[in-house]
Amino acid sequence: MAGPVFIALDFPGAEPTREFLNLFDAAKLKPAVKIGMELFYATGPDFVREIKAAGFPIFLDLKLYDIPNTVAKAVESVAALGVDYLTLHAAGGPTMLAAAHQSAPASLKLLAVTQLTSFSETEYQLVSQSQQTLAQSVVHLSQLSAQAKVAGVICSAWEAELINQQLPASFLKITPGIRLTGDDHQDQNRVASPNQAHKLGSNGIVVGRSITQASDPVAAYQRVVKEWSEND
Ligand SMILES: O=C(O)c1cc(=O)[nH]c(=O)n1[C@@H]1O[C@H](COP(=O)(O)O)[C@@H](O)[C@H]1O
Repeated sequence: MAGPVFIALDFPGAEPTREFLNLFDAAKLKPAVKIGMELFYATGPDFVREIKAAGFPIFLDLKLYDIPNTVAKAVESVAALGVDYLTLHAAGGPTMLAAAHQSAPASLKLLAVTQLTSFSETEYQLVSQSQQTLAQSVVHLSQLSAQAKVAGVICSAWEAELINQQLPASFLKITPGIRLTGDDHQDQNRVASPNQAHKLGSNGIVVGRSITQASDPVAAYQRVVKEWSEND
């Protein structure tokens, strides 16, 4: 069954976010939402509580990356907000991932970012100077994340199938870089449509600008959900 469609609330502050979410209230919809760095740094924890109290499932995308003790304590602080998902970087390593897992209550799913969907193979090689391909790195980081018992990873849809060959399908593969047919890729490189992501084995998708910048965001969201779930 198709998992959640998270709308990335990449807005500069509380007011445009409330206006956007009011459109969904008017349509009696409570989509899962992602609060990332732009909105969180502008509004802070109280706004996360406000959105949570309004009934939206929340994915807090803070991409934690620090020493294990600091990340473990940050996870405790985030857990107190009652959010449902939280990101951290898989590159923080097994000790950091395990420390985060130990601090997280069962209600908080940790998602480890593997290689950003904005990365191309060329840019990945420039940064890593690795013998591995980008896809191999994503699979490797997914294996480390699974060993540390985090709930899943953030990857592009194009790696989801490879991860499923190595790990149980229940290990979450949440995929940004989603574009509806005809939309610009903008700064994303490894993009897929909602339908492709589903066929490739993603357990959930993250969609920002294809919905937030659409002339009718509710209709765009409904189109994404339809494409994402039509092979169920
Ligand atoms: O962790 C993320 O959510 C994330 C990881 C990644 O590899 N790529 C990626 O695009 N994202 C986020 O997913 C959203 C994608 O937004 P759009 O490109 O506008 O759909 C943004 O909020 C990004 O911060």
